[in-house]
Amino acid sequence: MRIVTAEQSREMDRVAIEERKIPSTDLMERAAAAVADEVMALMGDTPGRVVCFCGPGNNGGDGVACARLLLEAGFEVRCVLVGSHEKMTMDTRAMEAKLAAAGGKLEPFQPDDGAFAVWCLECGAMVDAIFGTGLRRGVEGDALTAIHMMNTCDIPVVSADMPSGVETDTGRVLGAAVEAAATVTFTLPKVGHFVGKGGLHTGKLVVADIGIPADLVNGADCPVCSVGEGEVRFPRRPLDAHKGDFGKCYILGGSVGYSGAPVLAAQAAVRSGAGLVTVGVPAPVWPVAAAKLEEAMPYPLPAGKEGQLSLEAGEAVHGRLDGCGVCLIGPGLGRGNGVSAVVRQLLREIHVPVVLDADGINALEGHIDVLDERKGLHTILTPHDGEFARLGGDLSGGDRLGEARRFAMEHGCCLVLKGHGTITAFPDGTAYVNTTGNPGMAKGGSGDVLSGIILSLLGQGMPARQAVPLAVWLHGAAGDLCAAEIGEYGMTPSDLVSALPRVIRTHME
Ligand SMILES: NC(=O)C1=CN([C@@H]2O[C@H](COP(=O)(O)OP(=O)(O)OC[C@H]3O[C@@H](n4cnc5c(N)ncnc54)[C@H](O)[C@@H]3O)[C@@H](O)[C@H]2O)[C@H](O)CC1
Ligand SMILES: [K+]
Repeated sequence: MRIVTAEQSREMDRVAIEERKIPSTDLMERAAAAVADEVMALMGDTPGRVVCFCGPGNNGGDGVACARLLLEAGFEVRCVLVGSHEKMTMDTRAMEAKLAAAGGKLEPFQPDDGAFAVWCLECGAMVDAIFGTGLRRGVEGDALTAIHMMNTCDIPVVSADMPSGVETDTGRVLGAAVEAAATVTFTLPKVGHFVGKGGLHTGKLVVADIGIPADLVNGADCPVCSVGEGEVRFPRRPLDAHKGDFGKCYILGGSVGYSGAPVLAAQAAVRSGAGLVTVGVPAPVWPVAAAKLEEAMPYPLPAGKEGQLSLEAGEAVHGRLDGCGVCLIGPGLGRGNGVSAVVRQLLREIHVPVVLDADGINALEGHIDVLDERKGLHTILTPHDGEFARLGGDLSGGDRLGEARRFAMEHGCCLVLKGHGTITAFPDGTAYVNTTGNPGMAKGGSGDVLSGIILSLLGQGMPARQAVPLAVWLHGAAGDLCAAEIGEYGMTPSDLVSALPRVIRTHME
């Protein structure tokens, strides 16, 4: 699904209103109806008590119109203005008049009104229409109070367009933000619904069609998107296929104490459909890998006394790597100087696509030039925040998407910045935001599984632009299946591997 920025949303709005002559209040009424529908669904279509917190902008207008619709549907509604009446937009004033005509009232929000606070405690739901795509700066004053009130009442909140306090284009929380049970956005989702803290505040995301003409929606240039359910494809295999048709993959990883990482990566690669997977591990780790791996082919490499690859390993890698079409370097490799030097030398010598994870990424610390020398060759990095920071990534500003895209463009690589709402950024500035996954995946080994899936789909011939976002999606979808069947506490990365075939089968063409 394509994802738009605040500016793109405003531009679609403007063209629809000014050029296609669609009345802005029609758009607002449809937006309000979508929010009201979600409130009614939340309350089981049983009229009850609802409070609407409305800002002075058009987001507030959505809320005032929603209050009227709920009133007309038999709900007991109070609608409060959080902000100055003078700053109300024309459309929001029009909605205030319609609310009054329906017997309702837009009253000023009184933070110290205890009776109002008590009244709210009996609500079945709350509507958050304080800020939408127009949020410009940190939330303060009455808006801050209202947000805290919604977050502490233990009553489900339905946010209009954005959870108030979440910055549309980055997902940053500006001071404080509503923790929505559901967010009803309009036309297309926004970055802030998935990325950064915004992904934690959005709740269930509903994307409502409010009548923006399809050509405007489809014409929007969206450099950022998510892998939509309908876009997940695993083509059926030709009847006369053989194992060589589905990729010859190479994994370099493992060290004493970290023998499981390359094993998980290899198992994930096989379970995602790779035909042949060779695994180079330091000699002391080889018996463990050989005992655990049946389909993949582990073999021993020269190792130093600390159980990590030695400098001589580089030559031995080429012996088996040269016949492979794609390579993963890093799972469990360790960070000894010798290992990192071997990794950097291999990166200079290998000309097939390389997936770099964990200690493969750490080998670039202070040597980012090695990555830059691979511009034009496919290099896919899969760091978590700490590894990204060691590469020079700066997440201090909170703009994960912007920073991931900057890094990918600057270094000519594909960057998978893992976390809630994992971002896959490409050298041309386009990016995907992932919408699958859950906290049950926050366990050692989960990243090894992801790197194995990416390796596998690349090895099977999928272009990186398709393979990497799809692998991230598949990894999260397998995690969601495990969470549903086993629970977030007990699920393991090995369970993720076992779940992969069932998720893939569900999406076979
Ligand atoms: N895009 C569409 O198709 C439609 C969108 N609608 C809704 O309109 C809002 C956007 O409305 P806008 O008036 O531009 O801004 P907001 O209402 O989001 O912002 C409120 C207002 O508040 C001021 N402001 C910004 N930050 C702060 C702050 N921290 N403290 C105080 N005040 C602040 C700023 O000046 C804004 O004007 C969109 O989200 C939709 O909900 C249409 O209703 C339907 C079609
Ligand atoms: K809102």
